[in-house]
Amino acid sequence: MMAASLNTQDVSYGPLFMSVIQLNIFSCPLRDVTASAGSGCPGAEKMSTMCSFQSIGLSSWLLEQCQQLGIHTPSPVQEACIRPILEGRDCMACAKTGSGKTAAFVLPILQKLSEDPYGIFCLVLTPTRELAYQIAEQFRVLGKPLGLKDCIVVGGMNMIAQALELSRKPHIVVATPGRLADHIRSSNTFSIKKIKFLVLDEADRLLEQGCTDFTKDLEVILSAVPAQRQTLLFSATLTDTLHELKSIAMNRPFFWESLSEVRTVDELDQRYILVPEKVKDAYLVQLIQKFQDEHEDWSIMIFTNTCKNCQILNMMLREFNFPSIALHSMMKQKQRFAALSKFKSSIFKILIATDVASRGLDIPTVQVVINHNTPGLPKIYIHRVGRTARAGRHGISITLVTQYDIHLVHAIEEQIHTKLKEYPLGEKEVLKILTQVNVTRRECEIKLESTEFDEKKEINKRKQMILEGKDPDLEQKRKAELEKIKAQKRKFKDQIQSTLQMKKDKQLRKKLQKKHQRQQKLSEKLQRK
Ligand SMILES: Nc1ncnc2c1ncn2[C@@H]1O[C@H](COP(=O)(O)OP(=O)(O)OP(=O)(O)O)[C@@H](O)[C@H]1O
Repeated sequence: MMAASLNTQDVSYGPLFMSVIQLNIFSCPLRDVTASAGSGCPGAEKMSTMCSFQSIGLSSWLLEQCQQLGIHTPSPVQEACIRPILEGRDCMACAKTGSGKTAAFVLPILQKLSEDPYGIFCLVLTPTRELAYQIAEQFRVLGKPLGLKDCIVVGGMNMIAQALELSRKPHIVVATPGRLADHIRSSNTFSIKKIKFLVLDEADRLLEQGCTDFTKDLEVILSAVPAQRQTLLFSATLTDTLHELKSIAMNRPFFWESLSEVRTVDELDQRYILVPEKVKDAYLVQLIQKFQDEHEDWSIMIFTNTCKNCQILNMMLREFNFPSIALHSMMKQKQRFAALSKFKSSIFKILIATDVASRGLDIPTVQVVINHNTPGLPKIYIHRVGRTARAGRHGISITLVTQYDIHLVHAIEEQIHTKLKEYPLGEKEVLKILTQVNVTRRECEIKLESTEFDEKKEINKRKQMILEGKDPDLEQKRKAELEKIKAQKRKFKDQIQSTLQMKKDKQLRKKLQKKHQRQQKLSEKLQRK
């Protein structure tokens, strides 16, 4: 039974809708298109359907490109969205992880580009740098016959080189919002005034006001793109957004979401292990040992909550001679790319990452996802476990759940409409290595402290700002000022509310007084009679 008492309202999409409305994402009137759902068969997210790419309007040169990549039949999201996009419609699509959303927008954009090639034709925004490179690669591979020119604009990389590339009018620009907004603010050597397509991949992440808030940067970008364009929004976790937008939008865009109630793929075996907090690392080591003993060619992704934890776990696993590598936002960008590419090419079989790697990354060799911490939000869980069991492959996810996380698991189960099953792992084996694991972890923590990891975090932040042409002190001031303004706004709002309340109370009192007077008069009359 799912916990009825759980309040899934925690997963609030409120600010996201505000962003959509405030930023006017769909700049031109949303087309009057009826919402569509799935491919007709419930739960259909698998790669094979009866439909062909030809029948949905793709040119033969693109079919050949798909064939070369082993893509023979459209997945449901591709089947549903490619034609409307080719017809010039705006599109919002919500389909499960690993279901081919990238090709669902790359293919029709390439076809349109081939009919009228110019630069800059399309702008794709995505929340992480690694994902930007992955998307650009898909454009490059599928668009090879066009001699496609693309440009990747992400933070942590050389800004001047990017500016030069942008000025050469690439056909496709794939960017993270922060860095692109910086270019727009600081340079007039390129223009996105004539783009035909604006794509927001992982759209809910881009629009939500989370720890990395893209709203300000999106405002800058959206004011630089033309009103006449096609806007495409994709994510595996748009469902709730879709429902609300359907009721909010006056002229509805083309919506698509799968009919499947379960929000994770069938091929994913979802497990949990209930562990006491203090024994968590020993369970992790034992789990990895088990997978390593049983499967030679498996890759494992481990997700954890902080950069520091990521670093410590990596050091610890290496002490146990596991082939692991870390990926988190405190690493230099070049190290991040190197770590990912070594993991992709199986030089390292284990990737320990923060949520910087939880969305979009497509690494077919990943068979196991381990959640070292239980994700606080169901949608984070959906994206993390979606790194395995992609494109019809099988995979397993194991979430380590402590006594404090049980309510989070219930919230996840309620959202994904499926129950996690317990994963059996011999407790005896775990107890045997417990002391050794805990001592090793402590040693790693001490080692890390001596490298002044926390101080580096602060320095890295400042360095990053300088690289992005920002003044760290000024930024700090700006942040403080923003906070002040927000606080003032809150105060102002409170004042208005209490004034309104006072007015209401006054009116109510007056009403009651009048009523009382009327009643008195009436009783006096009656007495006189
Ligand atoms: N029609 C298809 N048939 C077979 N494989 C496909 C098809 N379309 C895409 N793929 C492959 O499926 C894999 C997953 O695709 P993609 O990365 O686009 O998934 P996604 O839906 O964007 O997932 P996520 O939500 O995690 O970002 C890729 O390796 C891609 O090459």
